[in-house]
Amino acid sequence: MEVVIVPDATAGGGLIAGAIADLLRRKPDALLGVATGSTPLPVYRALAGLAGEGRTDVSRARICQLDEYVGLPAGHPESYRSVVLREVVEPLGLAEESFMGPDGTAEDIVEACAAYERTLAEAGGVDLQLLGIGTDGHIGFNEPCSSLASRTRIKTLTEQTRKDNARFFDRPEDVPHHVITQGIGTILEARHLVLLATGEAKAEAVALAVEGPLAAVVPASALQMHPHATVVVDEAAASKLKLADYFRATYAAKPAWQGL
Ligand SMILES: N[C@@H]1[C@@H](O)[C@H](O)[C@@H](COP(=O)(O)O)O[C@@H]1O
Repeated sequence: MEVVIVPDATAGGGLIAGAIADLLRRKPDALLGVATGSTPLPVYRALAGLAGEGRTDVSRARICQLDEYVGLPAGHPESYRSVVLREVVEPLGLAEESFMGPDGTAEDIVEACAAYERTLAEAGGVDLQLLGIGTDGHIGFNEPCSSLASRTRIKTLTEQTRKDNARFFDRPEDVPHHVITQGIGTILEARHLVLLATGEAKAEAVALAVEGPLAAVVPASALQMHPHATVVVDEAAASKLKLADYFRATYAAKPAWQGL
């Protein structure tokens, strides 16, 4: 696992957008797994900026969703489908056909989960999966004690996650209890995992994920199992890392050709 400490969220967004642009140069139709929440927004802004300046060609990129609320009506502005279309697909000028996600409105949720696994496999797998981290260490919506081998399935949110996400809804009680999420086993199949965490509120979860033992109680610690995982953190999110100086020195000495 590589840990890169950046001064702030904007720098993190720029760094990751640059890595996505590098990937698209090598593989123009790469499948990019995107995350929701506030943290990845600087990545999407920076990538749209690079595309707007003609510094990267995103026209053949494909986008896929990590997770989704269950039971929100189709087209609800806070369904993750709506969020990804609004924050990623439209700003990049992509067509809705280049986007794939699980169906949180399906009557048969079990089949919707299996169908999404098939969709990802038929698309050739995820090339780069962007991840955020919950304050409880979740990735996607894999809450603590999710199986490290889990596949796409329905999960129940913790009260902490519902509270954290209440800011997106009119009333706290509107936050759904159930979600569909790529499993940890599914996420680990992406060829490159890039987790971005910013702000003091994520410092504890980041320290446990990066330096704690591999444990289902900290789902993000599963990144320790991945051969190509990059954790990008700002100074505040890095503040509880014991090995911060080592991570800084390693990145400072990294040959530029290696990229992320
Ligand atoms: N399912 C999403 C996660 O993918 C995201 O990482 C997390 C953190 O969100 P934020 O970046 O807003 O803190 O929120 C939600 O729970």
